[in-house]
Amino acid sequence: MNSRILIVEDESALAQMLSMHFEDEGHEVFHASCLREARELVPLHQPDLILMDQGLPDGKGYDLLKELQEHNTPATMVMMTAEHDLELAIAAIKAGAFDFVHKPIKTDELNHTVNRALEHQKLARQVEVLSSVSNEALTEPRLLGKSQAMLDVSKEIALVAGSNARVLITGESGTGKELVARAIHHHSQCPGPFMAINCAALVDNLLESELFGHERGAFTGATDRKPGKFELAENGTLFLDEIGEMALPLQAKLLRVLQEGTFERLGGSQQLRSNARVIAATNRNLPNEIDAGNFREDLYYRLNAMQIQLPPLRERAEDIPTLVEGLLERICRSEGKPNLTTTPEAMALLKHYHWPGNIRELQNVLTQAVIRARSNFIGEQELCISKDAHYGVQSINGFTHSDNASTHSSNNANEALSTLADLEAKHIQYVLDYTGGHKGKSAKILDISRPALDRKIEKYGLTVK
Ligand SMILES: Nc1ncnc2c1ncn2[C@@H]1O[C@H](COP(=O)(O)OP(=O)(O)OP(=O)(O)O)[C@@H](O)[C@H]1O
Repeated sequence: MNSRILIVEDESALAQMLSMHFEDEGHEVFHASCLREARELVPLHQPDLILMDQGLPDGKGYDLLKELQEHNTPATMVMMTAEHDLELAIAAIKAGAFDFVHKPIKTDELNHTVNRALEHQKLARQVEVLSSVSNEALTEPRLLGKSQAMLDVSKEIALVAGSNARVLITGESGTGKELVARAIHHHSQCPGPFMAINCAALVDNLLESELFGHERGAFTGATDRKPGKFELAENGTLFLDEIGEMALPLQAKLLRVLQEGTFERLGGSQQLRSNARVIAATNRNLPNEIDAGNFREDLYYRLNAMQIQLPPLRERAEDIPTLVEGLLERICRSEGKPNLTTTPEAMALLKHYHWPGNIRELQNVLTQAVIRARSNFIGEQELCISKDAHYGVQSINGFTHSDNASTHSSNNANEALSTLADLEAKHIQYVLDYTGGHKGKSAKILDISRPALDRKIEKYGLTVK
């Protein structure tokens, strides 16, 4: 694969010879004849490799090396040093140079060093991508279910995995939209990574920077250049969860990438291209959001080339035994416990509960049950479903809640006379439990911002499952 190489050399004959040599090798070559030019060209062309002379008209190559290292410039650097200057060669390696080549330059030595440096660069890039892929992606959970609805979903996954079309996955929170997106990516066998981003979890400008990346100094605190998910998901899949929460200005920017395949990093002017396949998900009714002026119609049609709709768990109760079995196996393994099974009474309870938080809620209930269990069986008493929740809300955002108790009708005088702060803490904890610890969803229900929710969680010492 050809790379971008920057040669920082003031001797024009040598610079020309090196440029021709690397161009012949199929690389893209840029040339700077002094430090000032190099400082301009690095952010502009983002070279993979910088081949740098020491003595330049406006300073030392070694100083630029240190400067670029301090700013975490991702390029690999090779110094060109005079044969006798071993001290400098050692100092350069200590300061982060990959290697050095002695002048006068011998082609064999140069090729050997540059090829190793480029290989190193490629590996460093792969590590960067892998470290941004969550652990969950590496231990991919399997999609479980035997109902006709899930068989239909499996067929649709197989169908869309074979194409490169964009997919919109719809369904209530916790129905497995991200898992389906991962399954599409897995079966599509595209060589790049799967990158996920939750559009509800970040404030607008942070989301923009996560998606498109930013240049150093693009905003306060942007001390380094950072690639965005569109770059990191090269040849792979970018999963945009909760797309319905994206602000309109950002929707316009997203539309441009989907239409033209190009974007710029925040604070940058260089046009970058993205070939990442976009899969989006939402638990909102996007046509209604379009009518309400909250979502761009053109973006909806761009995202919705294919649609997969996930049914809520309560509409496929026949999947519950399979899910319970599979999830218990996974949870017991991760908790280091022997395989547990449910009693028939516990299974009946699980089958009849209406699961407003869908499979995420089922998973949370089973995890708690596994932790509580003192035998090889999980009974009704281990199942902490809201039947016995003490803080009651009849309906949250249209979901009906089965709990009949209410704080204000409580017989417990202390509870009825609790402080506003106590009530606030309890209510936030209740909403966090209700959403299965989903902070974006909780903040929405509570009608507060995500940072405000974080502050309150810390203030009251609340638990996020
Ligand atoms: N069919 C399934 N089989 C096994 N596990 C599942 C299934 N569906 C969902 N899960 C598990 O339930 C949890 C929630 O799933 P996921 O995050 O994919 O839901 P979601 O619809 O994307 O939720 P949200 O809208 O809140 O982001 C995950 O841990 C996932 O592994």
